[in-house]
Amino acid sequence: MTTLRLTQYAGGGGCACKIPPGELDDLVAALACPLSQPVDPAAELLVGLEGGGDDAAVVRLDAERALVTTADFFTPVVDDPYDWGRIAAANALSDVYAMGGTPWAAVNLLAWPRETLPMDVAAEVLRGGRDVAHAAGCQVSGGHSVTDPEPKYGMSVVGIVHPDRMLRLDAAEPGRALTLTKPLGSGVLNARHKATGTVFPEAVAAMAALNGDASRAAVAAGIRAGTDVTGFGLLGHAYKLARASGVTVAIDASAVPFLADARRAVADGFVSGGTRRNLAWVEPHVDFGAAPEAERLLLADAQTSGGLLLAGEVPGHPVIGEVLPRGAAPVVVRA
Ligand SMILES: Nc1ncnc2c1ncn2[C@@H]1O[C@H](COP(=O)(O)OP(=O)(O)OP(=O)(O)O)[C@@H](O)[C@H]1O
Ligand SMILES: [Mg+2]
Repeated sequence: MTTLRLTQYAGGGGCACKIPPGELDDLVAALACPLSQPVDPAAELLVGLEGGGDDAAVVRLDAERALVTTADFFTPVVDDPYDWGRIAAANALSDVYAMGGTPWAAVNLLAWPRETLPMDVAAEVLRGGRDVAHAAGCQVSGGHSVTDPEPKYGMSVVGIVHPDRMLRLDAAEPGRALTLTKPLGSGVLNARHKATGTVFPEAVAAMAALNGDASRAAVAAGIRAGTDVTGFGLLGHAYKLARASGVTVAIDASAVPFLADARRAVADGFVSGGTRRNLAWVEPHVDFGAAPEAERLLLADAQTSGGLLLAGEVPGHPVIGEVLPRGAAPVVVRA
């Protein structure tokens, strides 16, 4: 089982296989339903697709509780099936945390090439997902499985959030510090892993880590705006936050934490197509100053199961910039 290279069964890997941000914007814009026109008056939509959507949809249950719903699945990001399962589950649960919510129950989403990959490898993937969901206090109550030439795994997750204590994309206020709760670089290290088989344990640990503690700390600190940094990279998600909130997000490049070996991976050319598409999409909205190409690519690197980007300070996590009134560019990178 350990000699199987799961990443070789997929074109892209992890969150780098997402549909590019500009194309996704266009796709979902047509679906958006104004919050003022609920499909059912009983189901008050607090967060939907308006303005390009948020990390998850939120529907009110009552004055103190709202339902958070999200789904995420992707191709193998690492060769080890148990680790892939853990990473995919942490990533799926993350969108509930990115709304300030608590995951409640999840169902598995599995696509498997049963002709070419043994089912006991799939069982390892699911075991990894279950273990991480249980660590989050979340039930895995079922799922859905289909055959597919490319393996894919993830979860649909339901969570609960207090309607007045959400972490929204459109609530960032000027004057707030900007915090990032996981180091960047998983995209370039995953690209190197896919190409060479080299395992980066620090990257695996970061991707499999839950964003639960950071989310609870942020909500407790009074923070009400944030998102998770995934396939569109730090710059892409910072731009979405700036766009939705009508602010400028300033990033101090020297304060941004990186996984060990990430800079070397970029220098050695391990950059995914997703990262290059991210940079091309976000470039017109970013004032890069004198930042060199390698720095731009690192800041746009397509993350898998990245950390939370929060408009406010969270003890124990680095401040990487600040929220400013909207200036000439929605995102500014400072040296
Ligand atoms: N096929 C789709 N139909 C309807 N809405 C979609 C579809 N795909 C994406 N969306 C919506 O588009 C918005 C952005 O999606 P995206 O997947 O980038 O967010 P995300 O779930 O936070 O990403 P990540 O899981 O990488 O953190 C979300 O509001 C999401 O619900
Ligand atoms: Mg998200």
